[in-house]
Amino acid sequence: MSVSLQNVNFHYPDTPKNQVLSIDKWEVYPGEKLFIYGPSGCGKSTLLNLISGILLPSSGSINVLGESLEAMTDHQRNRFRANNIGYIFQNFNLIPYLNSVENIRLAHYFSSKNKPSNTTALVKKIHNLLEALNMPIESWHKPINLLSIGQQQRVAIARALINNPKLLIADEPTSSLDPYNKENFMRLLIELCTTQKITVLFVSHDQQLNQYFTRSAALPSINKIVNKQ
Ligand SMILES: Nc1ncnc2c1ncn2[C@@H]1O[C@H](COP(=O)(O)OP(=O)(O)OP(=O)(O)O)[C@@H](O)[C@H]1O
Repeated sequence: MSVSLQNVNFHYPDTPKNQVLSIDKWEVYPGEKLFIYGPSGCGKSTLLNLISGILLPSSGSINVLGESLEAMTDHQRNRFRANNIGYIFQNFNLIPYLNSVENIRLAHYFSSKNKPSNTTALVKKIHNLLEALNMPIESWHKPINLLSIGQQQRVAIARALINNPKLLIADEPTSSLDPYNKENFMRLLIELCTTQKITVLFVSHDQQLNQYFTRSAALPSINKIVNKQ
């Protein structure tokens, strides 16, 4: 199983009365590409943050790629995430004054499974990824803040895939994209994840994106908490 949740309950520490998630059992199989949707405030980002170990459940257990997240120290969880999970954020979270290659190298640097790193091989791997994503060569060494949104999204995909993750998590990555860029982004992302057999958890409000996935799940249908927002 790629992801398995058992009796998971979650509330944010500062708001104990606002129970956000209560999930009895939920599983994602290796290689699945799962589309998760649901209304604003139903807990989609919270669920992704629990699965990536950024948050810990108030009770229950979360198992990712055969490892129990709650059995790890904070340090071990951070390492586990860097080594095994690729993350694409809504606004990409790239470092604006670094260029594409440098942004991707940084993600490589934070993964312990890559050391000692062979710089030539790494740069070649980054170039291969940027090429696979149809990133124009003249943009590779420009600071991120000089790239178009469409180019930034490609760098975000490359950064998420540089450590050969087994699991890719994407939280509303298409929300700022026009229809053309959205379609390109989805096509490239799904193509690369299929080739590399990466399990995908993808959250969006946009139900048209459902067509790219092997399964879809409405979060309210697996969560016992009825959100009042
Ligand atoms: N840091 C926080 N502290 C307290 N409550 C929070 C925090 N972050 C989110 N919440 C609450 O948790 C609930 C779920 O939020 P979450 O961001 O997971 O929803 P979402 O489905 O991703 O929403 P959206 O689609 O609008 O991004 C909401 O009631 C929200 O107000």
